[in-house]
Amino acid sequence: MLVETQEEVPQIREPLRRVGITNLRTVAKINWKGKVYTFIPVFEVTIDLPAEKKGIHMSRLVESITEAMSEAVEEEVMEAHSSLEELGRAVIERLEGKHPHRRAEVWIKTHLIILRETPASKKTTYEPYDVEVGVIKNEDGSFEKVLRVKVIGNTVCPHAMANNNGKTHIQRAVGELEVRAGYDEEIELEEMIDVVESSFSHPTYTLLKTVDENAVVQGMYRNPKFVEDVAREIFAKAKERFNGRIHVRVISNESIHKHDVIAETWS
Ligand SMILES: Nc1nc2c(ncn2[C@@H]2O[C@H](COP(=O)(O)OP(=O)(O)OP(=O)(O)O)[C@@H](O)[C@H]2O)c(=O)[nH]1
Ligand SMILES: [Fe+2]
Repeated sequence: MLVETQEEVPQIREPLRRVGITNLRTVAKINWKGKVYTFIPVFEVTIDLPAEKKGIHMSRLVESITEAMSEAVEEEVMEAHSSLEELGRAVIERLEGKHPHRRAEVWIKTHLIILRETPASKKTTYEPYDVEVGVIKNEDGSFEKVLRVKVIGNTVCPHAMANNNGKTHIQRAVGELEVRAGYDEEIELEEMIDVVESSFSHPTYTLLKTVDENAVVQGMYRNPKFVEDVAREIFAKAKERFNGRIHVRVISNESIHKHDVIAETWS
């Protein structure tokens, strides 16, 4: 007979807001706009724990993930979840019947590989973006979601350019955009990526033939930006397009310092 230690009363009766599993890697299939993609996401799943319970039944959170996965793998894959947030919600719905809780969160971190064209030779290039989707079931039973994208672009410094006859320092920069909204809001990770990528001096590419490299260099010199300019542009575009709480953070890996510069804002 197994002892259910988790059901005992703990010495310190403190409720805990988030208890669960994190850094869990697995495989997921998503039917994204009619095409099935296989992801290797990292999951974090948490529930709240009342003061009078010693622990949660951890394995039930893992079962909720594996069963939500099998929904997609066993049945016709086209029935796979049509978005990461839908997969997150399916995990919470599985958890409903498995483990009592009042509040639950599922966070899915993965990479999106988007097919792009190089700027001049128009060759196909596969561009990686870090994305994270959080699905939160609140105590009142309402669902909200948090979508995050991280994009690598570049910045050309307008200040050095103005003071050195057009010569300047150039660096890679990382733009992060987070939108926090009601679960049913239509928000596409791809569109969030485009908002960030179009706000740098120029996008970066995995594949660049010489003609493409020339196009990137000329394009970015035409578009010098401070880290502040990039953050403002992402924020303005995101406020216009997405109905949710916006958080923007841009870090430029300065080529003239041993440190980086940052610009951040939120609604
Ligand atoms: N609450 C809690 N569980 C832990 C901790 N460390 C390990 N465990 C987990 O304890 C789990 C086993 O307990 P349960 O999940 O309740 O498994 P079970 O009782 O066989 O399954 P159920 O019948 O569904 O409760 C393992 O999956 C361990 O990962 C911890 O610090 N806190
Ligand atoms: Fe248990």
